Amino acid sequence: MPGAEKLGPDSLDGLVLVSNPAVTPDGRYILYTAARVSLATDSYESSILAVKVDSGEQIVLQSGPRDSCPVPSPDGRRYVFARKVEQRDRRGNKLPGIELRLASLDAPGASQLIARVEGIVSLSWSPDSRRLAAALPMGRPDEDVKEIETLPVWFNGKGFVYKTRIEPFIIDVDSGIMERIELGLNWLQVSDVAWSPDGKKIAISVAADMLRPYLLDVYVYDVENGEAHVVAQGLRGYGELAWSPDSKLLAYLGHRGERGFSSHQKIMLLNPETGGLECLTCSLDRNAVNTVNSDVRFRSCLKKLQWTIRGIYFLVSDSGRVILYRVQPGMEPEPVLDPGEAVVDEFSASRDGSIIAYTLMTPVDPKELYLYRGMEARRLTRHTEAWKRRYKLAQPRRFSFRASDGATVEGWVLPPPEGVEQRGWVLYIHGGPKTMWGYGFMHEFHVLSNAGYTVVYVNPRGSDGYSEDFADIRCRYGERDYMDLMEAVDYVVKQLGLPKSRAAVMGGSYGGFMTNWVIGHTSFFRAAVTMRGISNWISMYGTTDIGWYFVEDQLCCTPWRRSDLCWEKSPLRYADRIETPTLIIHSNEDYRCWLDQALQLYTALKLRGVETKLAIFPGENHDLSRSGKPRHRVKRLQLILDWLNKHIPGARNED
Ligand SMILES: CC(=O)N[C@@H](C)C(=O)N[C@@H](C)C(=O)O
Repeated sequence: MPGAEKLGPDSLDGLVLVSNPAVTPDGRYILYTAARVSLATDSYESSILAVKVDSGEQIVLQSGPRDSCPVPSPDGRRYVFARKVEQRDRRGNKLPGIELRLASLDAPGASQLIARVEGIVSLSWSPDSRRLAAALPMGRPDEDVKEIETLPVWFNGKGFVYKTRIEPFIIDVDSGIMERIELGLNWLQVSDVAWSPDGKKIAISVAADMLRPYLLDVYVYDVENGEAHVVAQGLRGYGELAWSPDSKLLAYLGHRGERGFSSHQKIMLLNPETGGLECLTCSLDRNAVNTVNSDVRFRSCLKKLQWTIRGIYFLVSDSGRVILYRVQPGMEPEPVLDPGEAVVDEFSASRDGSIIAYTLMTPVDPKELYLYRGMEARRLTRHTEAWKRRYKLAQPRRFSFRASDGATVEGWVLPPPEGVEQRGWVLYIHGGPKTMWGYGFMHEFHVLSNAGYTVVYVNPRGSDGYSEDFADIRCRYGERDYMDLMEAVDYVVKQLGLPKSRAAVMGGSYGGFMTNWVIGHTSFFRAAVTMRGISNWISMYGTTDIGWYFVEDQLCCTPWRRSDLCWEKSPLRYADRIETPTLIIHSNEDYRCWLDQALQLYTALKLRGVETKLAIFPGENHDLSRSGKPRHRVKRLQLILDWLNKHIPGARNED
């Protein structure tokens, strides 16, 4: 019977993650990646497929199992893609390895090696389809003792990066010959490269100040004479670039740091001749990127903004939804594709903007590929249909309430599916804090709901999807954000009737920080699960890969300047008040929130006699719940259910 199976932790097996829709510039084909989660091989088996836009015919271009990220050439005849390969140094240490390969759309399967690289940060074809501009990480750590004289030292998922410079190159795709673009910088981390439509220039955004790597400069490199000059300095944000169709102007995705790391990403118009900079999306007061949380994504290498003859396309996070927008210089931004209660997760537009390929998800539909043409949206793939038919998925309900300071706060409730008795409920706090819950698919939520737990997820102050002011909780962590969450708890108990003695709290990263904070400030919850969390801002400083400046920017302190503030805002400071049984889940290669964050909390709880358990996942990083080894993901979910079931036992009675 369809929908009869319980969606348990191992339901991850066989789920297909559709990603990276890339339309050929002529609009004839849409290339994409399909990655099947396999518990048997404990991997994501990824292949590259294409759909012919006119006939809908599906073609397997590369059958994998480790191929992804197709980037079609401007002439629409070829594409490059990434093949993950295993590399080891002489001591047997694992090294990141990617083969950049070239293939023809007419010859499925055949491909030619262009280069072996350690990663690909950005690629941009030359308009004649013969060369690529590329930003590539160069330089490996010492094999034995690490002798470090630079910053940053490490990065989540990559390991040691202290010798890594991300440099710009031009690659001849037929011969594989790579030529470095010289910018004359000693230290550099390129974030994006963009080849101009007239073929004459390559725009490069680059961090050049090792001690302030969040500052980006934009260079324009003259392909003919090999000279580069700076056209903008000291910008911030993602730093993605797109040329106007006439090759005169640049669109820049980022900001000027108006609210530090709480600033919205904006589309800025940059005139490389005059250095003039104009914000095209400030009137929106929304983040011009997709920040919705989901655990069914596979890596993507699409540009976040694209300039076609119809304007500059980009995604906007808005109240849990993600909408495709467009803006033209001198005009107001306008929504092009508003999916309603859904998320346009990634997109790619043909050269004339008449065809848009995108992936779409909803809270009950994992991602599939769609086509938007002539004001009509059409679904092109059904990779997840058979998987979905096996299970019963409940539909979440949105709610909003007026917080005690008058602001409107939004949240959702995902009950158990029909026929499953409610055992209790979970307040699930997202990370960031500048991300949002909303209409993204969360496999983990359905696992909880199928086990009888209603999932309550709220966007408190600090979240994305609203105004820049709403997202800005700098120097005030644990204040208004905490109040919003606890007021939401009050609302769901009083207005939605959730049983007050059957609640648990959980969250990851900033959500782990907030879980730790919550249990240090209230004993309302029967159980807590804190994951990849933060317990001590003093030891977070200088260890996290998101930069020492993150703590200073968000908490307004360093260990030697206002350390009292760092400590006041550290959950560990309140460990003597914690009574809630707490499961701590952490990865031993989490370079974002180091293992010490978990260990310090675990030790404190153990010494104080609070029931606790620490689960350390070997070989995993900060992204365990989203892209960890499938068997580890299943184990993690099982540990969470076991903890909840132990502390919220039996059927509901009181309340
Ligand atoms: C900016 C950032 O990465 N902050 C982390 C502490 C965090 O909360 N990350 C979130 C996005 C997560 O879920 O891992």
